[in-house]
Amino acid sequence: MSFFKRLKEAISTKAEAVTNKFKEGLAKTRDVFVERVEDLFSRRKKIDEDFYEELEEILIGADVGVNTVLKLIEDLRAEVRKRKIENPSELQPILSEMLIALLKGQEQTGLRMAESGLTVILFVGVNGVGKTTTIGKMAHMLKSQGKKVLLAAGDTFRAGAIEQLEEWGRRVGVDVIKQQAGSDPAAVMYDALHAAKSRGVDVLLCDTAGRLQNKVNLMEELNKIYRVIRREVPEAPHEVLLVLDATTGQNALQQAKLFDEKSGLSGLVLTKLDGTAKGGIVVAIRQELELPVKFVGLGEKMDDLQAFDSDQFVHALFSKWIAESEKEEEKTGQ
Ligand SMILES: Nc1nc2c(ncn2[C@@H]2O[C@H](COP(=O)(O)OP(=O)(O)OP(=O)(O)O)[C@@H](O)[C@H]2O)c(=O)[nH]1
Repeated sequence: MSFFKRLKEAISTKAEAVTNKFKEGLAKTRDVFVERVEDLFSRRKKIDEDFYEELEEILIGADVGVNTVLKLIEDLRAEVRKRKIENPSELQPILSEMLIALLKGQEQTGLRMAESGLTVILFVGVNGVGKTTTIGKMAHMLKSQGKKVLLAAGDTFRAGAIEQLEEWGRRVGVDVIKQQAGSDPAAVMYDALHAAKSRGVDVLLCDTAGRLQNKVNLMEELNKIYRVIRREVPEAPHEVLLVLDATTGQNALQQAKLFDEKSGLSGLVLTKLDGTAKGGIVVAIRQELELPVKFVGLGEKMDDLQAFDSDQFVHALFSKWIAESEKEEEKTGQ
């Protein structure tokens, strides 16, 4: 079975609403990146050095990351030689399959939940990346799965952060545990953990301040928060998710690298994928960091946070190629 047929079958088993979300959320990347690739494939009649050079430039322009692009082009060259491919359009399924291969392995990870009792999830990331919005969306997601959710307003540093979280709490219908602005985030966590236990909460989602510019302070603050959490729930936090803004491209990668293993990150959330034409950043992150992208933000609405799925991602980008190849197969009776 051809790669596109397999991908289409895999997608047909998934919720249509999710497939549509990925398609809508990746419209910008599709319009710029995929159209440029299409233009290249139809304009160039043969696969020569100029062709590879232009493809390399397009991939780098989509933030796929230089090292990954070089490797991808090398693999593509080998495939072209092996299969004796002459026509660029024959590369459509090959390139799509290579991109999926680069992304695979990170989507089955889901959220790590406590086997019983309270699950604690911590969100870290610099100001403005979409942390509060992500917490609100995740609260909505978990609530709609029947979970009892509580939020902890641990960003006591940024003006307005507590109010913003409260606004999301109201919107989603979930309580927020807070203290005054400027108070000790570890004290907020302590209150929140006690409230969560006494109210029989399933998942506690904790906001933190995004003072990445001062790494030492940030680590001290995080370690203090971890100590408080572990005293109350020994196996917690179950997840420490770093929130990154996809529109900042390679900067997002740099931010992630500032957190070393000691910060205990368990996964990434990549927000605002809908706001960038450079969705290739997902590939770069997957290749350059050890951490899985667990969720992606595909819009500003409550249900626009989706578990990352590499099949959905590549399908959303290349659905036109899939439809074309289907027509072609019908014509040739394959
Ligand atoms: N288009 C789009 N916008 C998003 C997404 N996620 C967040 N935003 C927007 O990004 C902006 C910043 O989000 P916030 O949640 O305020 O950012 P934050 O990280 O909480 O900021 P701090 O509290 O300072 O750390 C808001 O206008 C959000 O609506 C997304 O997936 N897509």
